[in-house]
Amino acid sequence: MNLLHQGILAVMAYDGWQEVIPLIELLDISKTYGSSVEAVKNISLTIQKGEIFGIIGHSGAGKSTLLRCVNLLERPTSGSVKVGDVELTRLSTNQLQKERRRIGMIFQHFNLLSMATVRDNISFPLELAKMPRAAIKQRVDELLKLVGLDQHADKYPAQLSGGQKQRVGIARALANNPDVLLCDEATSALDPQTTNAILSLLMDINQKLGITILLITHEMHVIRSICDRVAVIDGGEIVEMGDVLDVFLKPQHSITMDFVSQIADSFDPRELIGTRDGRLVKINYVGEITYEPLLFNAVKSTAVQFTILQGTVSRMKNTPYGQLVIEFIGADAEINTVLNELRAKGLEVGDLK
Ligand SMILES: Nc1ncnc2c1ncn2[C@@H]1O[C@H](COP(=O)(O)OP(=O)(O)OP(=O)(O)O)[C@@H](O)[C@H]1O
Repeated sequence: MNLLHQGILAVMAYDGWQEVIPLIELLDISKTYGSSVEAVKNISLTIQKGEIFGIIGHSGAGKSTLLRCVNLLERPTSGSVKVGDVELTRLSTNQLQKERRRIGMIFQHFNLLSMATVRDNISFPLELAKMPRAAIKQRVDELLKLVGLDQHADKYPAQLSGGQKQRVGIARALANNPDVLLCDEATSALDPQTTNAILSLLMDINQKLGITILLITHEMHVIRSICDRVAVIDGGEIVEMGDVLDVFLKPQHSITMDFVSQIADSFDPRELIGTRDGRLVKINYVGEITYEPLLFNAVKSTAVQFTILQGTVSRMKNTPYGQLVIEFIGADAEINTVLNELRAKGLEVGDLK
C-alpha cells in the first residue's frame, strides 16, 4: 500500500468510514444433491471484513446448503470458496481442518454435548486444538464472562434455557478466536425476547471483537435488527441483494416484498390509491432528518395542507428511518414546490403509484 492509499484510508477511518476488505469470497458456487436436486445455482457473493451479512429465504431456498459451503461442511459441486487469502476448496483434509478454526459456527438446535457441562462444551474445541490445560481454563473463563454465563459453568445443557444454550454455542464457536462466525438459523428456536437478547450479543461480538458474521434466517426481523447487507435467495439463486435499508425501503422482487411485509409496521400503501381526493405522496426518510419537522416547515409558508395517512418511524440497526404516505391538498404547482423543498432536504419523495 502506498502513502496515498494509507492517507485515504486514514481519512476514511477518521470520518467513520469502514475500510472495505473482502473476507469471504464465494465464486460461482453450485451444489447438486444426487443427480437432480440443484440446491444452490451459480452463486457468487463477497462478504466484507467486519460486516454482518444476512441471507434470507423461504424453506428449501438453499440457505443452509450455501452457508455450509462456506466452511465446506457441504462441498460445492463446483465453484470456489475463499476465506481471507486461503482458497478452502483447494485444501487437503488436514489443511482444511486447521483453517476451519478461523470459522466458528452456531446452530438452530445448539448442537451441544448433552453429557458435558457448559465449561466442558466450551473447552472442547480448545482441547482439539491442543491448547495447554491452564490456558484453556483462562480462555473459557473469559468466554463465559463474554456470553454472560459465568454463574452456570458447571451446569449441563438440560439445566439451561434455550437462550442460555445458544450462549454456550456462541462461546464454543468463539473459543479459537475465529475471523468469521456462521449462524445457521441461530434464533429460530427461541422466543422473541430471547431472540432479541441473542441478536444483541451477536452485534456486540461483531463490534467489540471485529468478527465478521454471516447468518441465514427466514425472519426479516433478524435482518432488520443486526445486518448491514442482505441477500434474498430463492430456488438456489440470489434474487436481490444490497444494503438492508435499501432493500427494506425499496424491495424489487416479489419474494423480498413478502419478507418485508413480515415486519408488523410495514404496509402496502397501494391500498390507499383511489380512496382519497388529494394527491398521494410516498416519502422515505433515512438518518437523523427523520426527527426534524421538515413537513411542517415545507408547507408553513404555503396554502397546502396535508394529512398523514400511513406512517412508520423506526430504526434499522442503528439508523433511524421513516416511511410516510401523505395526502396533500392544494394547488398542484404549490404542492410541487413543497415536494421539491422536501427533496432538497434529502428526503425521497414520489407520487404513490
Ligand atoms: N443432504 C441432502 N440431500 C438431498 N437433498 C437435500 C439435502 N440437503 C438439502 N437438500 C435439498 O436442497 C434444497 C435446499 O435445501 P436447504 O436445506 O439448503 O434449504 P433452506 O433454505 O436452508 O431450507 P430450511 O430453511 O427449510 O432449512 C431443498 O430442496 C432440500 O430438500
